[in-house]
Amino acid sequence: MKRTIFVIGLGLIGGSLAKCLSQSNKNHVIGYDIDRKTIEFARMNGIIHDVSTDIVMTAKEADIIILGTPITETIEMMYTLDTITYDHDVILSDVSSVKKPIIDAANRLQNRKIQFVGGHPMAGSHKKGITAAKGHLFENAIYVLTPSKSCQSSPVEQLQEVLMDTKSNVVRLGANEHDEMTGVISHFPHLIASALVQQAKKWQDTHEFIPKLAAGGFRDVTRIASSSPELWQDILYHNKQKMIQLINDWTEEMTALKQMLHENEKEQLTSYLEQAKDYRDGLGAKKKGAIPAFYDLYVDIRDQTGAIASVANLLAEESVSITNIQILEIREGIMGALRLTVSTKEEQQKSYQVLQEKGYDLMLEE
Ligand SMILES: NC(=O)C1=CN([C@@H]2O[C@H](COP(=O)(O)OP(=O)(O)OC[C@H]3O[C@@H](n4cnc5c(N)ncnc54)[C@H](O)[C@@H]3O)[C@@H](O)[C@H]2O)C=CC1
Ligand SMILES: O=C(O)C(=O)Cc1ccc(O)cc1
Repeated sequence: MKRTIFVIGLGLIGGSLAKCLSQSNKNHVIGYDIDRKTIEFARMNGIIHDVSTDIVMTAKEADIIILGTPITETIEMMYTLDTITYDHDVILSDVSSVKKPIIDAANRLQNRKIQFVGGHPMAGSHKKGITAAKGHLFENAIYVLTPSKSCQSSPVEQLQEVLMDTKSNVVRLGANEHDEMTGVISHFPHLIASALVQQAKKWQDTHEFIPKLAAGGFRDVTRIASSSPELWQDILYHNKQKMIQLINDWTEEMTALKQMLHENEKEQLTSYLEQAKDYRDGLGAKKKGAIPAFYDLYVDIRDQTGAIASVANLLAEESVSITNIQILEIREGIMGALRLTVSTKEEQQKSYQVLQEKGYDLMLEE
């Protein structure tokens, strides 16, 4: 017997999960989204097996319901699903980036048939919507599970079994601990990235050349500022206590740095930068986590018509899928450099080999 999995909210994350789970013949995946175009896209592209026309009826049929909606809508949906009379136990899960408000809501659910296991796949992108969904999005990523207070162990194990198809690494965490850690490594960096962009934007009023000077470093640390503002407002709002605490810590850190500069504490500053470098280097090779796996390859090319197309064609012939391509403007006019991003180490190595054989000057980033 197939398990019926009902995915509500078929955007980047819900769509990616549905796409992955519908590929297994153990699952029958039914989808629902508030947006008609999203449902139509999911149906047309085989991301789901069936469309739900009635949330209550489909929820009653489901063995597992996964909420792929923004956090505020997820909490509302949990209360709606709580009012349904189920004739069998149902596992309810979500994908929200913040877990404490979700688990607080889950602990308030009255329905004894619902077994709530919070979920958070630590992979994503700055894109949104079903058109960006990928069946392999969660491969090698951490997938956090946060069971509610009354949840038994068997539903957690069942969900874990279902998630095996995603090829993610499932870990169990408490909601508070999860929010503290994701606050530090995901949510707060997002605030800082946006603040850095805002700072550059203000300086542009008096220094119009700023965007042209914004080279690799600035682009690297601010990439996530291009994510969906609605999604991130929702995440930051739901983790606001931790954000306020981290802003306070950050302010202290900046004050200490200001002091070092004022007092010309060269050694202290070098040691501060060294410690940061050691820790960053120690994070190791690019494992998939909150930061998705990106493998970069730098290709030196002279500024000439068709140069990008030639490189792209060579890689296309080898079935390498380029996830991002960037011209490094710092070198404009002297020597062009392309930064190509692929999503696997194998593709990175294949690209290196193919382009090297054609005489390109290359550099790999580990
Ligand atoms: N974007 C990312 O990189 C990651 C996001 N998440 C979490 O995943 C959840 C969804 O985020 P994304 O997929 O990025 O957003 P998205 O904007 O791509 O998708 C959200 C989907 O939910 C639908 N929706 C909204 N309200 C609804 C409702 N009341 N009923 C049914 N459908 C509704 C929207 O139409 C949309 O298709 C959020 O809770 C977020 O915290 C988790 C990991 C990574
Ligand atoms: O794009 C990135 O680097 C991310 O950090 C993606 C991401 C966004 C939200 C999450 O809850 C988890 C991962």
